[in-house]
Amino acid sequence: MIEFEGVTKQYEQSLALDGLTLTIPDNGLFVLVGPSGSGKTTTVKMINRLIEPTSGTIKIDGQPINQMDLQTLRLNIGYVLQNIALFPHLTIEENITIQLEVLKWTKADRQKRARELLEMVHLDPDQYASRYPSELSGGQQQRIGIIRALATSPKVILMDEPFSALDPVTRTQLQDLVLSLQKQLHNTIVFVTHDMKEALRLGDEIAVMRQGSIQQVGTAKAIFNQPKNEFVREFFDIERQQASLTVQDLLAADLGTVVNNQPTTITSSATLAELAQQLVDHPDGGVVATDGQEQRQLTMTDLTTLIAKRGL
Ligand SMILES: Nc1ncnc2c1ncn2[C@@H]1O[C@H](COP(=O)(O)OP(=O)(O)OP(=O)(O)O)[C@@H](O)[C@H]1O
Repeated sequence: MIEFEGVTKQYEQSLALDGLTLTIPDNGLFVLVGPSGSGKTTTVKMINRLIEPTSGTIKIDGQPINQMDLQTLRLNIGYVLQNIALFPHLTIEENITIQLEVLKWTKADRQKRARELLEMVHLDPDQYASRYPSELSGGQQQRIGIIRALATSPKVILMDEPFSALDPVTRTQLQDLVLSLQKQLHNTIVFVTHDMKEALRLGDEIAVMRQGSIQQVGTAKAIFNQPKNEFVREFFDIERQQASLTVQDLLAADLGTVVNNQPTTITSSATLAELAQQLVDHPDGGVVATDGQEQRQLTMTDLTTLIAKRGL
């Protein structure tokens, strides 16, 4: 069990955490979700002491972590980041087993463990163990990032926006993988995301954060059905957020193909529902919008890309 008791983090300019009190139970997937700057990364980095609190206490299994040996603490906590940061000059096997080398495992044992871990994420060891990171796709590299964090069988794994740079299909596959690994290994995963759909899909329990404090903690069902306040209700109101997007959002995201001298057929203030209707009416792709500077031809793929990008 990980406990935050009245934890505050004051930076020179901003209060990142404001008296955070939170209990993360063992054996489950605990999601921290909230908008940018709400304090999610600060919270998660305090668990492995990459950031120290200004005040308050953090305990693991009842023991304050600032009294633990730092190396032991970190060896017991896996850490997966958005930018996996695999070492480019080391093979996949060497990347996976780097901590085991620190722990003085023999080469044979390290090789055996690397094979086991690669199989766990459905990558054939004979094919992948000796490759270099640049010879893997983004999704495969992130699988390596995950098993590198699992190598020492830590009880706690921290995952900070691990999939936000991946395309929607790969992202879903890796979410499934994390769910099945957690069920298999019975560890505690603390998962940070700003994407409410990812939070609802993964979290056994979800903590919603805003401006350095917790707004609500509960199961996906409880948060979705009984939001504690207006902020939580709006944050999870996917339909309304989709409805508030316009063609201008699509143009601002640089979607569509630049065209010249074509009649503009949709205004930039049109909703995505209006755009979808026009796309259906003009299957030849004749929907053109302008932001006042350049013209862009829009397709259904542009529309779905925007929705996926916003995590809606
Ligand atoms: N090293 C730092 N120095 C000063 N302020 C910081 C520092 N790190 C974070 N902050 C501030 O603390 C607040 C919380 O940041 P944090 O990175 O924890 O938020 P977050 O919810 O993880 O955001 P994001 O989803 O954008 O990563 C923000 O206002 C941020 O600007």
